[in-house]
Amino acid sequence: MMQNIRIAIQKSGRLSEDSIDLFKECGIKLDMGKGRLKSVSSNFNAEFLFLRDDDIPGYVEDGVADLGIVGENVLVESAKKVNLVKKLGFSKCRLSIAIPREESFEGPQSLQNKSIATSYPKLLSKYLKENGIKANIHEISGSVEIAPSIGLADAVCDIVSSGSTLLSNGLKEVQEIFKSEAVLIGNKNLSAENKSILEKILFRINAVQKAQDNKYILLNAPNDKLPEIINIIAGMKSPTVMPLAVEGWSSVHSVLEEKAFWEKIEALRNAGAQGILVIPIEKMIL
Ligand SMILES: Nc1ncnc2c1ncn2[C@@H]1O[C@H](COP(=O)(O)OP(=O)(O)OP(=O)(O)O)[C@@H](O)[C@H]1O
Ligand SMILES: O=P(O)(O)OC[C@H]1O[C@H](OP(=O)(O)OP(=O)(O)O)[C@H](O)[C@@H]1O
Ligand SMILES: [Mg+2]
Repeated sequence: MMQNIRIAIQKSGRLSEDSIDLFKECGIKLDMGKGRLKSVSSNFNAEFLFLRDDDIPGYVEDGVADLGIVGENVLVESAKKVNLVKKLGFSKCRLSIAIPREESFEGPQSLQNKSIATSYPKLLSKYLKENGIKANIHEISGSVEIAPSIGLADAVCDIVSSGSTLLSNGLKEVQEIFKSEAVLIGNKNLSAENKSILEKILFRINAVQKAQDNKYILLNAPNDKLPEIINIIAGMKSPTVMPLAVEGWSSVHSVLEEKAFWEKIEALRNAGAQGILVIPIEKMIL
């Protein structure tokens, strides 16, 4: 019998839902019963551990878990020796320095001899060192944004996404020091068996991510406009072209990358395409 690969994901927080959804989209079932901290998949050689995110890099380094999902910020701050297997594209955020709204900032030197509250002392001291700044780092584990208003620190260094937490605490973002997203990490000494399970997982993640980055497109075009239209939407190999029941017209099917989407739609309309349908793709295997 094949062993199960052990995958650590965040129990509850900003990474949890997207981590669970990712495995579900990969067709890997995981039951998350209330209060359960471990779950064995019923259709894949995997066992899930639900943990605090800060503990995940350490567990993966020690081999208690084979794989894990964490924010890059937590991974780098932890300084644990694990492999960064794949960036996952969700939980995107940045680690930034923020100061009280009414104060001015003239670059890193404005932080000289100031006290800065953060949960990320390693990332912050690296930034300060690179900029030749001496500051007093005040480490706290949460609710960092409150620090200046209660006189605990002059500035903060914390996670920012929409910026609304800073805004509601009278702070402004003045310097981004690190960009982060969720990453899949792996133990450095995976067994051959676990390596082959990881390959299967990566194959599925790639198919899911590719599908999310692309759309299926169908359109009608007059035959004399086909060369121009085909040129705009090359697709995976080349578009499928089928005659319509009405003389002189064809139906063109292809795959479009999400990031160039609207430009291509405009170009297609200008080239004479009509009845354009755009459909999400569930999985995409190249
Ligand atoms: N506002 C946000 N938007 C997007 N991603 C975020 C945001 N806040 C945090 N993250 C990312 O999600 C990760 C987990 O954030 P969360 O706030 O759930 O952590 P936590 O409170 O430390 O959780 P835990 O209880 O597991 O220790 C962060 O390390 C960061 O990578
Ligand atoms: O820029 P924003 O969109 O406001 O997001 C930033 C906030 O999100 C995170 O906290 P979270 O809400 O996850 O709560 P936590 O402090 O309990 O982890 C982070 O620690 C910031 O406080
Ligand atoms: Mg945490």
